Amino acid sequence: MKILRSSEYDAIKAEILSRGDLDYKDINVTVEKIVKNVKENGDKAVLGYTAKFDGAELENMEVTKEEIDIAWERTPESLKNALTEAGNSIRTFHEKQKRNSFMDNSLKGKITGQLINPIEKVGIYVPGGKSPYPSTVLMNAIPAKVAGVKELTMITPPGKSGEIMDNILVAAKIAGVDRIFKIGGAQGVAALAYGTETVPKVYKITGPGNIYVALAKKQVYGMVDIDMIAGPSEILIIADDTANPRYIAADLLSQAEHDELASSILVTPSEKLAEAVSKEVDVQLAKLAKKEIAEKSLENYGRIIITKDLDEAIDMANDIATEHLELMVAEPFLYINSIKNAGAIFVGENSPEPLGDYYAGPNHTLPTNGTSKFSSPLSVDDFIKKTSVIYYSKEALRGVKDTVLEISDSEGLTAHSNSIRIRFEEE
Ligand SMILES: NC(=O)c1ccc[n+]([C@@H]2O[C@H](COP(=O)([O-])OP(=O)(O)OC[C@H]3O[C@@H](n4cnc5c(N)ncnc54)[C@H](O)[C@@H]3O)[C@@H](O)[C@H]2O)c1
Ligand SMILES: N[C@H](CO)Cc1c[nH]c[nH+]1
Ligand SMILES: [Zn+2]
Repeated sequence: MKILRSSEYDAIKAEILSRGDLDYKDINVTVEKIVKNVKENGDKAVLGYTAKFDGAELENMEVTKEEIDIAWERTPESLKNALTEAGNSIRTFHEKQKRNSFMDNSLKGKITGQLINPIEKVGIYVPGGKSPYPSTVLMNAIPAKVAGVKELTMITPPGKSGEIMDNILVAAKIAGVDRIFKIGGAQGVAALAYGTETVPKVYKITGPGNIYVALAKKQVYGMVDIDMIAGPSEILIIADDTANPRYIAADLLSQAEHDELASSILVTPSEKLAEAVSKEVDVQLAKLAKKEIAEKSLENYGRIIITKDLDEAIDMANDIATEHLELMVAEPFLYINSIKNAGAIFVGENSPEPLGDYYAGPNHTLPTNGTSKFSSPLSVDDFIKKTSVIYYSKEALRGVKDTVLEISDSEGLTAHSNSIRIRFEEE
């Protein structure tokens, strides 16, 4: 891995943040055509694209109960148990995020309140191209069900034979997904946004995907809501000379193996650690199944930055605003409040990032590309909506009428003023 000094920080940051430029003109045009075709021609268009991009000639897009049962039977007990246990841990965490409706009647004759309702129909996208991600099924479907979503539709692209991987179907069953369709890419997103003869229209689409999926979500936003545009994975590790270079190398590689565009950064004031991690990365890289992807990713966006001290490392981390941040320093809890921008913080040497990807409980769908400066992990909040409630008695209205009229008159909106005045005309 390249070892750099903090004086080179600005250039490094520019490189890393340029990964987020969604200025893929040609792909945008392709996606626009796909979305329009699905909107106009429904199932016929979706089936055509599924044959073209996924190589699957489908007769039936919906996964049947029988297919789910077969997947369940074929899956080893150990994996079913692991997914169930992870699902319970994710559910327990997300249960704590639930919000309550409230009614405030503390002022005489006045009630103001907020009702919380689940979004009724939600679609989740589960990537199916490069790798199957059963963990992503759990991370999207469980908070939706905790929020109370009634119709939870999942889409995921099929393999050439028209099948969905068993582990995806098993995770969907564990998480309580209601319907599953074998469609993906921009055509899948468009089908969820507009509805087709077979695929039900939803009100919100969540879940990660490749550039076709991301641009399609951007295009249908407004027609439906979306969660976020989740870019390639990122990890940034802040470490001092007490940290174990083998652990750091392993954790950097855990995100590098996701994508050639993933970014893996170590910031440390320790030159000795920097050298040791760089060597260790080469040793561990050679043994990986996805060696080529990880190697390319580290070449592109893998960096070790030597800082003056830990404070400078923390300033850089806040400025980069990474998806995953690991604190591998002596007394890591002393520093968590200094971290202002990060999707998730992994504290200490025994809390590696993959623990959060699969099991710990917090969601693994996190803001990327510096967006943790203003946005948050996927949560139960993404699957609810709020409605305000206002009640005033006649006496309470009389008490505020002049104040309201002062404002409505100043806006020159006479119908607004009239709607208040009319209630006191006969007095
Ligand atoms: N942030 C997260 O939480 C998280 C979790 C899991 C996966 N991911 C990311 O999601 C992404 C998944 O991407 P993927 O490609 O493996 O799966 P995918 O399901 O997102 O994309 C596959 C689909 O892309 C479409 N497609 C491919 N080539 C096309 C072309 N030339 N024209 C039109 N459409 C085309 C096809 O419809 C295909 O079905 C990866 O980048 C992965 O890192 C992120
Ligand atoms: N680390 C990914 C999000 O950046 C999520 C994931 C799923 N499976 C493994 N990892
Ligand atoms: Zn991961």
